[in-house]
Amino acid sequence: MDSNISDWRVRFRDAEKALNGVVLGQTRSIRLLLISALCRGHVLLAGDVGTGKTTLLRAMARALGGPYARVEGTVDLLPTDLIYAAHIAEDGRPRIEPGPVLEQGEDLAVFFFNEINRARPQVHALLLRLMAERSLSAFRREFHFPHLQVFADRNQIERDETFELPAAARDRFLMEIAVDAPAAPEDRVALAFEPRFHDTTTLIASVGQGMLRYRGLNDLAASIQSGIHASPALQRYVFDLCEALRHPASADLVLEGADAARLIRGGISPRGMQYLVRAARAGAWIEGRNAVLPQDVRAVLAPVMAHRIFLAPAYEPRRDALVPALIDAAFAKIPVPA
Ligand SMILES: Nc1ncnc2c1ncn2[C@@H]1O[C@H](COP(=O)(O)OP(=O)(O)OP(=O)(O)O)[C@@H](O)[C@H]1O
Repeated sequence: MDSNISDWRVRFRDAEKALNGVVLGQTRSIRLLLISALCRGHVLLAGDVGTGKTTLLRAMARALGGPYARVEGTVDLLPTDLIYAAHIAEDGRPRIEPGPVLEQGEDLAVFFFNEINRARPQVHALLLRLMAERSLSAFRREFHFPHLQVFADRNQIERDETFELPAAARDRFLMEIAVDAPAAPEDRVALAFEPRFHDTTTLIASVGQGMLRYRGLNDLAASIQSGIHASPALQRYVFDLCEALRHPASADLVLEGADAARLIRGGISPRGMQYLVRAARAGAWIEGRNAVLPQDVRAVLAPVMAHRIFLAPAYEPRRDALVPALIDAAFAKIPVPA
């Protein structure tokens, strides 16, 4: 790793402190977002309404710096709305302007998709290509977005007129992070009574613009992935955990109210395992270590893997309880290497 690596770590720690100063009670989500930036991965935040998801993503986009575009998911949004907008100009002639994905040019650093589950599958398909390839075809040419991170949010309350993301699109997200209201009563009281939490734009202005220098992150990510060591015992631990999630009955996992042999339909793809290892390495780096420990894997396993586990149809309605129970059972069963 290059000599600037300790400067980078200071920058990440400062950003973490700044983000925790403006978004209360979300320490874990903030750490996970920073890990996602270090992995160059896309993130979906899911949770109740008004828990600070938009505030957190806007604050993170500010810390990253760089061009930022945002779109609101609605049922009538078309894929082409992301690419261009047509209107009649003052001279009465039709004009085509670039849409949100293109208006900032190829330096686009953050594309924020608000309420992604309100958009239709055709829009999800376009987003899937953008996430997977960081490129787009429009106006008879290819656009490339080497620094792009997609942030999306979804509220879990609304079910009417919403469209579940297809499995392939969900698999492209490095993490799906659950954001609940802050647990500590003092944080909830502060959010209600301190006026600074009522105005998001002013609130996030205290996060230094560009403190994470988005243009340097691809190189930093590559050095972390090649420089952070994973011992053979750790590799075995990751493999055994993933196998237990794929084949819970073979790993002798016992789950209350579910037949372990029939629970799983699919998921835990090789891409999922790659993402798990990337995230664990990034977490170890933030902690100042040069080797991955089991705790680094455990800290990211649920946000990286839970949305990639597909249950048999009979169990899908209970996934909110069953998937965490499955992950806990795997943690309890698979021996942690010394
Ligand atoms: N944990 C938090 N820290 C700081 N501000 C918060 C927090 N939770 C909520 N707020 C404040 O509450 C308001 C609503 O937050 P925000 O819009 O970020 O929620 P949301 O989860 O994106 O909501 P929705 O799902 O409806 O889009 C904002 O003014 C925001 O500053």
